[in-house]
Amino acid sequence: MEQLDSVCFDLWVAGMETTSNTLYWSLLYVLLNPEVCQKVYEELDMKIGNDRIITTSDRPNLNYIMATINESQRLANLLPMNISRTTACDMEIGGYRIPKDTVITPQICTVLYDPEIFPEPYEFRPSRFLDSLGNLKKVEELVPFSIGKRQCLGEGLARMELFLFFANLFNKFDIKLHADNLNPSIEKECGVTMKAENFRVVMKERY
Ligand code: HEM
Repeated sequence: MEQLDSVCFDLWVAGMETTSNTLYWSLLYVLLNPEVCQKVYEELDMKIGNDRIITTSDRPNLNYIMATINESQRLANLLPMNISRTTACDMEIGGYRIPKDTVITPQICTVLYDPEIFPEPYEFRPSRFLDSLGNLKKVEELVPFSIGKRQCLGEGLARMELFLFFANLFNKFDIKLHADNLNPSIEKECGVTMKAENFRVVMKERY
């Protein structure tokens, strides 16, 4: 019972703040980029066209939205300091000798913000995840969930949640920044995950 309790707690902690903060960032980035916002609504109008609930079966038809979520995850860089590891034996990587028992903290942002992979990395540009026909590109370097044996256990769930919340939120509501904060900050508050500062929005039902 104690173990079950710990597992539930771990999943709650690892899965709640991460997903909700990413959603918050995606909303902020989209609202600060009106041309992206317009394309999100255009895709919804063209591919959905009413206020029905969007489900995972709509995912293959909503490439621009998927690209926008990918770009939000890339730019938000939610867990800049990944979980630390210890080397199990002496090793050499890229000419550097690393002794056994060295604590290593991989930084995901070195990949997510690499200008050779993602040109102008600090720009919010969902189109970098689309090919010339508007199909979603598989970009291996998009690694917000890390990689390897201990990569995020909740990736599938998180990706599903992000898609469902994002797509349904924008489909149901016309969302705008509130007049009180037309230019909200994109500064990051550093905690376990990177948090956006609070901002207000106005939401109107679309249908
Ligand atoms: C946008 C949402 C999320 C992001 C960006 C994220 C990211 C990460 C990252 C970077 C790691 C560390 C991987 C490593 O050590 O190399 C991790 C681990 C983990 N995540 Fe997530 N995560 C998210 C959502 C979730 C959800 C929804 C759950 C479960 C309900 C979850 C459960 C876990 C668990 C259990 C681990 C530890 C895995 C292990 O050590 O074997 N995460 N996550």
